[in-house]
Amino acid sequence: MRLRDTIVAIASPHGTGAISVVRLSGDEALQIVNRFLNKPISRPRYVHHRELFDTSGSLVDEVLVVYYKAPKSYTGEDMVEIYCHGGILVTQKVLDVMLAGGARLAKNGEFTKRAFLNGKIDLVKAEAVLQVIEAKSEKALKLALDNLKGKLSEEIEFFRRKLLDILAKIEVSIDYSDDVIVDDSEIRHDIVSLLEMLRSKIEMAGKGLHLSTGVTLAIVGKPNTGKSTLLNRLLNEDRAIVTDIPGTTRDVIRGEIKIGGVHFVISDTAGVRETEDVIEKIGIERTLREVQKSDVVIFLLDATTGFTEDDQYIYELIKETNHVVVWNKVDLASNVQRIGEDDVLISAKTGEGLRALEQKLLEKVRLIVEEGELSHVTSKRQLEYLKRVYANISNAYDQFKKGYPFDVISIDLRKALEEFDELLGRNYMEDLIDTIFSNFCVGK
Ligand SMILES: Nc1nc2c(c(=O)[nH]1)N(C=O)[C@@H](CNc1ccc(C(=O)N[C@@H](CCC(=O)O)C(=O)O)cc1)CN2
Ligand SMILES: Nc1nc2c(ncn2[C@@H]2O[C@H](COP(=O)(O)OP(=O)(O)OP(=O)(O)O)[C@@H](O)[C@H]2O)c(=O)[nH]1
Ligand SMILES: [K+]
Ligand SMILES: [Mg+2]
Repeated sequence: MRLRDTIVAIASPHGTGAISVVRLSGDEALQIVNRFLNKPISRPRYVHHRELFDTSGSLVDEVLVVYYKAPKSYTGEDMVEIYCHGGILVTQKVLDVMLAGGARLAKNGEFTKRAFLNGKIDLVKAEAVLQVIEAKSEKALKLALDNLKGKLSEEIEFFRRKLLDILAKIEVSIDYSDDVIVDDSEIRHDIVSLLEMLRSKIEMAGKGLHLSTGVTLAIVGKPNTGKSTLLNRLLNEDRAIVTDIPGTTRDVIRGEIKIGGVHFVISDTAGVRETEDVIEKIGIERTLREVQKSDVVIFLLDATTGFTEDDQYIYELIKETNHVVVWNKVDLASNVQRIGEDDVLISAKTGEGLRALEQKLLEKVRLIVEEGELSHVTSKRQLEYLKRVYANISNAYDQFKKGYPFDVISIDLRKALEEFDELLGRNYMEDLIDTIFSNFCVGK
């Protein structure tokens, strides 16, 4: 067994609570903790009631302590968890005692990294741990928990198996080309069907990512239509500056809310119009970029002005996007020229029509959300690897169609196999692993 230093961290949220958890992992975890208890513990997976003292023998706290004996622990190493009272000072003292006893402060995600390095979880599951913690909607949480149980890992394993079968058939025909007659049409069929499965996975995956990150919504319109007022109304908060001066908002302003269980990331943008103002111009460029990035766009019109030339200009820019046409300020006027059949009428000021708008938004993102649920791809990294796998197999298939020899074709298929392994973290590179785990909080 490898001897690694013993790490320690506060595993519970920082701040005052009823109980805090301080945990240690490593060969010396038990020995370090026992030094400071009124009576040492040794029985694994048992809750011990103890007193904990500091290096000078003063009582720090009355605690509960659990020992997890390697390899039956979260990290696969010897671990100890200390449950102390949840005060900031008490918790910090417990941590300090462990540091004084020889443990080292854990880095972000180091416990989970060790679980991965010790083969307790694969990389996709490690990502799922982070996503369980960060889940902002019921659906994102469910996906993350599914993946923690191995849902996506199993699917990847299934695709990988199919690829292995194809490679095996090809290798056999390379090695025993004199004795074995390979059925080209069978290999062709296998490759095509694998490519098809991967393609549909990748297509859905693009949508699945929105579940983890939230659905993005941009509010755009000419100056003074009430975009910032609407943002504030949706967030129920005074986030953006509202004035009656056109061109008030210059930068993109974001806020997050949940509508009907769906997590939205909303951006209020600079009003779009022809302008010579340099700063405003930059703001408008940012608006347009925001439109490109968004899953759904609110095109906000002003019922006091009607549909103007500026509106026409903006409409040309957004009409191909997934958008909702919204007429604002209906409390003041009803100069509404419906553009489509489902224009929504609201007053951001009084709140009239807001429920209908929320329903319309949910309708517009339903596909994204539903298909996303099916995919279980929850990170850009996972999607990136699936795309690379697809590209390699697709190359191999092109060569196959051109009648290249099998030993050439197998090169790209092997590359795809390696991509699968990296996706699961089998062939991991140190840098990649560090990037993934550094997103965790200390103690995880
Ligand atoms: N107190 C506490 N609660 C926690 C955790 C923890 O580390 N400590 N977890 C941490 O994130 C999560 C639970 N995940 C865990 C996963 C595996 C093992 C574990 O001991 N696995 C052993 C034994 C399996 C068994 O016998 O059931 C193993 O895999 O060998 C513990 C917690 C959430 N709640
Ligand atoms: N009566 C009424 N006034 C509104 C409504 N919505 C916004 N306003 C007013 O319209 C003016 C402009 O509102 P903003 O929210 O700043 O408009 P904006 O689209 O963000 O403007 P820019 O950032 O300058 O592009 C303010 O005086 C608001 O109080 C509404 O529904 N009814
Ligand atoms: K304004
Ligand atoms: Mg504004």
